[in-house]
Amino acid sequence: MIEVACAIIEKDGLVLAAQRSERMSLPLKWEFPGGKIEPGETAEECLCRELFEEMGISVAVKKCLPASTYHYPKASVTLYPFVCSIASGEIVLDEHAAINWLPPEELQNLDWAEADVAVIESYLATCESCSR
Ligand SMILES: Nc1nc2c([nH]c(=O)n2[C@H]2C[C@H](O)[C@@H](COP(=O)(O)OP(=O)(O)OP(=O)(O)O)O2)c(=O)[nH]1
Repeated sequence: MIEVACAIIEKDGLVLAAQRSERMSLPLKWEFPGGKIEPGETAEECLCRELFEEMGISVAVKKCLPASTYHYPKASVTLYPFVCSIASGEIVLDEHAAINWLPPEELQNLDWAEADVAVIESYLATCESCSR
């Protein structure tokens, strides 16, 4: 079981999606930036560390969404999603192939890592700026 903290970053009514690089597992799939929770670390501590390492930004957590587990053929991944804003820094891509800022209702048009599909549904069900 892999435990992963990930950030649903909102800015000006848009949401950040990040594309995994060809070198990563799940190549070129879209995801919410974040990474594996290390021993002794809380999900939120992990989130802050990963976002700084991967993108050079500090994030402020606005809301936690329910954890969501997906069983890939090789491993099960539990995502701990946090709705966030950028507190400081400008995004510099270190690991990802690309990023995209999208209105919430367009998130589902991307080719997401399968584990993220349920997280997006849960986000859309709660998000205040969504039209549905
Ligand atoms: N960060 C992140 N990982 C996700 C998401 N959805 C999803 O299935 N994952 C998976 C991909 C990876 O197997 C794992 C996260 O690990 P990671 O972000 O440290 O990825 P990684 O490239 O270091 O993983 P690996 O190649 O070393 O196995 O969770 C998501 O939205 N964000």
